[in-house]
Amino acid sequence: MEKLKITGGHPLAGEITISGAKNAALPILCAGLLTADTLRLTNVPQLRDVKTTQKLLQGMGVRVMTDNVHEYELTANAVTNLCAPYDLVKTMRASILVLGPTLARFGEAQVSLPGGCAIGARPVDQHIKGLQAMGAEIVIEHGYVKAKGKLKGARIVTDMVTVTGTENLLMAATLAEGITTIENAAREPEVVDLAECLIAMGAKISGHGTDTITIEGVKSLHGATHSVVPDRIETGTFLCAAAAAQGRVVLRNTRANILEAVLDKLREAGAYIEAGDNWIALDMKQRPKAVNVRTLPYPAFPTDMQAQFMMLNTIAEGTAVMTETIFENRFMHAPELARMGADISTEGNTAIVRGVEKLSGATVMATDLRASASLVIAGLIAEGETIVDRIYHLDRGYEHIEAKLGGIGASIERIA
Ligand SMILES: CC(=O)N[C@H]1[C@@H](OP(=O)(O)OP(=O)(O)OC[C@H]2O[C@@H](n3ccc(=O)[nH]c3=O)[C@H](O)[C@@H]2O)O[C@H](CO)[C@@H](O)[C@@H]1O
Ligand SMILES: C=C(OP(=O)(O)O)C(=O)O
Repeated sequence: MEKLKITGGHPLAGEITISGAKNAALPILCAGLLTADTLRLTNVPQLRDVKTTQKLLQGMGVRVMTDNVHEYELTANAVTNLCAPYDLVKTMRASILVLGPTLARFGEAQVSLPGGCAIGARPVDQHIKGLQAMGAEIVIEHGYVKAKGKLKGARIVTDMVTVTGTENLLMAATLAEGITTIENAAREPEVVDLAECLIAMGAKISGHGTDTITIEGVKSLHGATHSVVPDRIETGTFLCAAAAAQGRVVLRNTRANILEAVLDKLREAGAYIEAGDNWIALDMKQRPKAVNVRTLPYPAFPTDMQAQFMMLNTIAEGTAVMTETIFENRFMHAPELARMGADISTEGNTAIVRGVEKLSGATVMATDLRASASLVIAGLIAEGETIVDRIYHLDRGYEHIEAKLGGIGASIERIA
């Protein structure tokens, strides 16, 4: 199993180009199922989850052409299989995103239930309830969601803000007969990016980016070209790395207006941040100050940045209170950070992080994607050598992380 070997203490300075967002690319690739024409995508990140989605779509009969760098062409004109099998869904929960578009276009779909993962139970009841409100007949049988029926527009109010839930219902509604409103909709930039791609494909959508999205169903969608929005979580991760190392970075191909809550917290921690149309620069000249964090749906502070900020707080001046309100088990990095010398106590969904002067390198185990990222950052600033084990989690969501960090001065290599 591959690991990352990191030697801490190297100054971090330089430029990194940010990739397209995993969480936008995945639903947008699934949107290719909504039309028989070709959907052309650029700025698609090279990630394990993208490859899994490619495999899933190809298994359904979608023709996928790619330059194996950042461009994809999807043509779903010969879909023969309306099923997302357990083998693929178990490696990537986002596979549930084929449910809405497949059902809407073909009147039938079967998707293995994703089940939970390390960070929480993660049910998909809201996806199912929303599709039922649109007239789908759904049964859960042998671990699969089996859905059929012709979809009709409906008023849907989700019980909580759900990102992939909103995306599944949004895609389904584009081909439903009549008008659908999704209330309590997710406002994440990735939902907006999906809506913009769907509009380019001929969908009639308004209100994306607010908590009420209105969709007027159309008979069919057509081909389009779309560039995936930059990854705000990758952006935030590298900003945290530079802040922790008291370094200076310029991140290209990214946008400040999709991660304002994160930038505000970095400023509060003492970082100097400047931004232009497609770049963000961070300069940190001092030991970070502890910052309290409470995770909430967008535009508030994202749960996908909680682990990286916990790492920052471990070496900050002062004590931080961190509250995770989205997932019930998202502090698994805390005991691993503690093995590197961090002082963290957790109770329920709250963590108290007392800043220490320094961390020391250790062998640590990644448990999920963002936990892995926090351990990598910890390794960059710790004294001595850190080995991060189980980095397959990292490869799900960070494109060439060791090359990108190596490019700004980190000593980091992949070992067997
Ligand atoms: C591929 C993708 O985009 N993943 C992101 C997406 O995950 P994902 O879309 O799975 O997360 P949700 O927004 O759906 O989850 C939010 C909360 O709602 C609960 N819930 C959700 C749906 C449902 O039917 N029932 C239910 O109870 C979840 O358990 C969780 O407590 O948003 C999360 C929250 O920003 C991010 O951490 C993930 O990176
Ligand atoms: C939790 C995440 O992803 P997923 O929903 O794909 O598990 C994440 O990107 O941090």
